Amino acid sequence: MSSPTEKNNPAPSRHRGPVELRRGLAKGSTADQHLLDTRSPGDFTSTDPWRVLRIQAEFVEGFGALANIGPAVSVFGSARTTPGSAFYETGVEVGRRLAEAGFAVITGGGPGSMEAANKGAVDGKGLSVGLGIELPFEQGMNQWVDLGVNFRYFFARKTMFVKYAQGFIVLPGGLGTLDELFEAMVLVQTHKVTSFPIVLIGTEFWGPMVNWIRETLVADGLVSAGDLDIISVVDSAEEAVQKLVAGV
Ligand SMILES: CC(C)=CCNc1ncnc2c1ncn2[C@@H]1O[C@H](COP(=O)(O)O)[C@@H](O)[C@H]1O
Repeated sequence: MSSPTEKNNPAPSRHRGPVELRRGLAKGSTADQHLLDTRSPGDFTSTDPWRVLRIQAEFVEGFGALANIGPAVSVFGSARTTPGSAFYETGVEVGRRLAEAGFAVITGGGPGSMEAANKGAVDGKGLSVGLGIELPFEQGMNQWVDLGVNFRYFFARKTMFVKYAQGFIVLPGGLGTLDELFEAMVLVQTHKVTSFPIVLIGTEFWGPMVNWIRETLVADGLVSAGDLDIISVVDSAEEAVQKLVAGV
């Protein structure tokens, strides 16, 4: 209940769009004043509402750039593999075989296995796509990306990997690769995406993780045994692309 004094003399209020501010919060300038006052500091670009617009712009630009790429496969894998290493060369073969099978190849646009898959896509005369991410240690898009889109936000970029791909191929990698793999698995597990193939290359590399999921997570009832069917593990680029094509 408001006191008689408050009724007669209500606390000053101010509207900022749908937000109403009272008492101490009502002080300050209007939105127009902020916008038009050239002397006000320019740090509004680091405010959350401004970020929302930037995030929105990332989705709009990503959707616009990728809408017409046709059938595509996202390839994930380590940023650290080097040319000549077995993992890198497998990445090149994956990209080439996907391109020859008619798929655009989408990667994170960075170095290592991403670069390898993009190179393979170019060798195979396919469309080579890179979804780059702005990082504190700037690397730039690898030289084999023909259609590149740069993102500030991992979550906007991750949406593109899923939205424009018919399946995923995952080469050995570190935290970034695991993050992308588990996100994909959860999206299939929770039926957020229509089931699509997720093929891991390297039984020696992925075997211990798969065993841990089976022997600990399934055994403890934390995931169901059927959830393991979401992924297939193979040992070569050829098998990976065959599995993927069979599964799409
Ligand atoms: C050498 C280095 C760390 C470069 C970072 N440059 C990057 N550029 C683009 N995507 C990246 C980068 N690092 C991680 N990622 C993302 O995370 C995955 C690789 O991370 P990781 O190396 O497995 O953990 C890639 O599939 C990619 O989508």
